[in-house]
Amino acid sequence: MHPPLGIYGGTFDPVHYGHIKLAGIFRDTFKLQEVRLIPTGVPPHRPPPPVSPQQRADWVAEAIAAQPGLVLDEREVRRSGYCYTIDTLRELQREHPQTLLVWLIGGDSLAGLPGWRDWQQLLELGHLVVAARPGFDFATLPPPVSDQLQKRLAIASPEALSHGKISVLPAPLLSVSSTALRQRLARGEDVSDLTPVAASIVSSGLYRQSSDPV
Ligand SMILES: Nc1ncnc2c1ncn2[C@@H]1O[C@H](COP(=O)(O)OP(=O)(O)OP(=O)(O)O)[C@@H](O)[C@H]1O
Ligand SMILES: O=C(O)c1ccc[n+]([C@@H]2O[C@H](COP(=O)([O-])O)[C@@H](O)[C@H]2O)c1
Repeated sequence: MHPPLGIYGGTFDPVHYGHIKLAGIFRDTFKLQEVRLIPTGVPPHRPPPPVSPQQRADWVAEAIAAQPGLVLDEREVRRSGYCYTIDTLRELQREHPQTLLVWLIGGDSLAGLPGWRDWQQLLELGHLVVAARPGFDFATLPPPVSDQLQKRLAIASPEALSHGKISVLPAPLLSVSSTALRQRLARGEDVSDLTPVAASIVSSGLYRQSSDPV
């Protein structure tokens, strides 16, 4: 087997320190040589962000430029139609047949997993790592998800990585969200404490008007 490959998909609308810190903790906890950040193109589960996939990906590239082992993967940016994680993981599996895929999501995403395409099959395609996002309570997981979590739970360590398992990252994470970032940008406030690419975002002029429901 080759070294395991870390996969971290997100809308990144836009990327923030919570994403970068989480990706680094993920890399270090599981001693991953490479973590691919995969910005979604057209998300199946939320309205398409007004900011283009390429622009969101460019900011991710800038944000991780100095971070060892974090790599941008633009496959979903180039995909036409909805971007389903099962397609992405299957594609990566075909490209790296000897490699265990270790994929990362936040606790809020885990709660919505039954709404994902082929979610039960997805759990078989690699080792899932869940980030205990601040404010998220695992006791609120819907029963089909908590059943899977109990059945598949493994400790968060490189030695425990295995197909079909799920680990929870215990590390403290940042409570920042893209929603909070967009809201502050719409109010014209400084966001340099929330994202490493504040200057690029502000100079683009994007997010000046809120697209979030009030
Ligand atoms: N601060 C954070 N701590 C832990 N996980 C996070 C954090 N921010 C985002 N995530 C997780 O990273 C993935 C991608 O997040 P996403 O790009 O949607 O950012 P977001 O901040 O949740 O955005 P939004 O506020 O627009 O929903 C999701 O699985 C999400 O749960
Ligand atoms: O495949 C699906 O059906 C699916 C449904 C919801 C979310 N996802 C993926 O989950 C990741 C996190 O989504 P989000 O909205 O929290 O940024 C991102 O890579 C999405 O493409 C995937």
